[in-house]
Amino acid sequence: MEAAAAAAAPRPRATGGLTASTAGPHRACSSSWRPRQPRAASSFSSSGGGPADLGLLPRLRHSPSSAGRIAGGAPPPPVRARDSRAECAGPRSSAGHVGVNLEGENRALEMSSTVPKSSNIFWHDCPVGKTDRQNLLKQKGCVVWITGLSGSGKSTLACTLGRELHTRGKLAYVLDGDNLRHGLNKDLGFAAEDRAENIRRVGEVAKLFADAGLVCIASFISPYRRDRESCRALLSDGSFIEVFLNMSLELCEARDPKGLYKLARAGKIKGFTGIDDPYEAPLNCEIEIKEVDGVCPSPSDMATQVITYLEEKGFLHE
Ligand SMILES: Nc1ncnc2c1ncn2[C@@H]1O[C@H](COP(=O)(O)OS(=O)(=O)O)[C@@H](OP(=O)(O)O)[C@H]1O
Ligand SMILES: Nc1ncnc2c1ncn2[C@@H]1O[C@H](COP(=O)(O)OP(=O)(O)O)[C@@H](O)[C@H]1O
Repeated sequence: MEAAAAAAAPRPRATGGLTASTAGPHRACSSSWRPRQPRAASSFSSSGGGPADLGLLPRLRHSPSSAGRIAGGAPPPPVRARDSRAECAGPRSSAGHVGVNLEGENRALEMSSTVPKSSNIFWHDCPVGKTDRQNLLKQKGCVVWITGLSGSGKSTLACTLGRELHTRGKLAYVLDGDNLRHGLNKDLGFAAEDRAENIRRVGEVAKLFADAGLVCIASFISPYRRDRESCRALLSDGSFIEVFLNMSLELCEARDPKGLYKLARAGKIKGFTGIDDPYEAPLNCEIEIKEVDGVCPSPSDMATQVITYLEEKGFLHE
């Protein structure tokens, strides 16, 4: 196995007691309309409705050399869902970001290319809010974030889940890596900073879909933990559901439906995830799906596992 993929994937940990995010959603509008004064961007606080909520804080650049890269690992039970991420969240700063110092972020804000270029911008509230939309749809908006190696089954799970939700009368929308790279993200490649920007944009789009009341299914390799955590921090408590398709490199490479692993092995694609680019496995995902003895659960079984989680957490309520 290659160096980039050699270390066993760290197992999700339970460290107790912390909420998924303190960066709450932008406050929903009441259903009775009254004019509001627009708020200047500078008036937002870091505890809610602030730059972090609006996705304006950049992520710090990080080295992809950190630990936690994927390998197959010993065969545990095939599918495992966490009761609650609140039981296993990692340490957070006062700004609600995992392991990120707000002062450091602000410094990065001045330096990073993701600094907002516009000034004199205002947030406008609308009379119909997220709660109104959720009541209309009889469901709760959330983001199901599927991460894993190329060939691990992300798109398959996303489509199966989307179809199953549709059959049940629930509104869902799939954001898929390959598809978004044909449009919104067609200016991005696979260098670390391009992948980070890819995931940042997708996180913002997914947040909008969740705010619209949909079950947004995001299917991206999203190899860097920090980028996934930044997306998580955009969502309110519990509504970012990370699904880790923990399939071994061997299985993914054997599938190789697009022939990309073959090209990467031949040196014709550089920086391919799992071959010569890292994948940082989640430490605290809500749902982990694993293969057993080289066999992975069927797409239908995987989708059922996610649906069960969504039902238990009240996202599909009547
Ligand atoms: N270098 C390299 N590394 C990984 N993947 C590559 C690469 N080059 C092209 N592809 C194809 O791009 C798809 C992954 O796009 P994503 O947007 O999900 O990638 S990322 O999250 O920004 O890492 C991925 O799709 P999936 O196989 O569905 O994962 C590949 O088809
Ligand atoms: N649960 C599964 N069981 C068997 N084969 C699967 C399963 N999920 C996906 N596949 C197959 O594996 C290949 C890669 O799946 P895909 O969804 O395209 O992965 P990804 O989007 O992660 O690259 C496809 O040929 C697909 O049919």
